[in-house]
Amino acid sequence: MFELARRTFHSRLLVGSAQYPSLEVMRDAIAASGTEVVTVSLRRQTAGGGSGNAFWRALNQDRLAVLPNTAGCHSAEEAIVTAQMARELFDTHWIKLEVIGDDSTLQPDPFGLLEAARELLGQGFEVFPYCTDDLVLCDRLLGAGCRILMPWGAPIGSGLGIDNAARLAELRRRYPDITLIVDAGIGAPSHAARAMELGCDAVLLNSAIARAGDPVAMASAFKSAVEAGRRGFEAGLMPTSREARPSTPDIGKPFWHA
Ligand SMILES: CC(=O)[C@@H](O)[C@H](O)COP(=O)(O)O
Repeated sequence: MFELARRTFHSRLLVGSAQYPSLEVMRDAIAASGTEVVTVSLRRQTAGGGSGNAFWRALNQDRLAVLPNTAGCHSAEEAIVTAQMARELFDTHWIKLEVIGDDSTLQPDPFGLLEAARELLGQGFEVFPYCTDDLVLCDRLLGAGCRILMPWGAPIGSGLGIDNAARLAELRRRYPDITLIVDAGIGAPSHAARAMELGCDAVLLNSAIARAGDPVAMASAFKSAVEAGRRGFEAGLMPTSREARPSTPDIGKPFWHA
């Protein structure tokens, strides 16, 4: 069981709803992933508009929690207005807060993010901030009242995986009680397993499933990887060392004499 913003879920995999080759593939991939939380961009997918009705039917909202996001926003003001509209349209106070600061890396703007987070927390939102792994920024976001951190593993859509394992581990060590979700940059199931082995509570990804050769099969692979990574973390990974240590220390001695 996994507690997220005072709600209980079984799956630790959160999935995006963009870039799928078709709505049918999106629906089947989301089902195969086992996810219970799907993030939706207000700016790309307004409820009831354009392909909206078919989109919402495909999403199966009875089973899924919708996490609206402010993808595409480049300032605190823009993100705040987008979040307010999302609250009206989707009837949820959850918001995945994205304020992009650099267009080539899609790196979040830490200053705009913090400003928007403060304002939205004051307005009663549950803020899921898409951030870098910068310790000072994360500390400020928590100080502002965030209870969830969503640091990237690598730039959005890059598929590079966990480029910052030491810093994610440090965030986990410093803040054992906050909800830590790796958001962005995951390219392969092994990357998701790695994030979970580091002690992250969950993983959010989109491109690696939507842009896979077979998104439905890939979604199922990610489901298994997240579960395996979590089980590995809970089992307690062995300490690592640069020095070899024989796995059979006393070769030649029968084990009952060891
Ligand atoms: C869908 C969404 O919210 C993305 O902005 C998110 O950050 C996932 O990134 P990837 O596409 O790299 O998985």
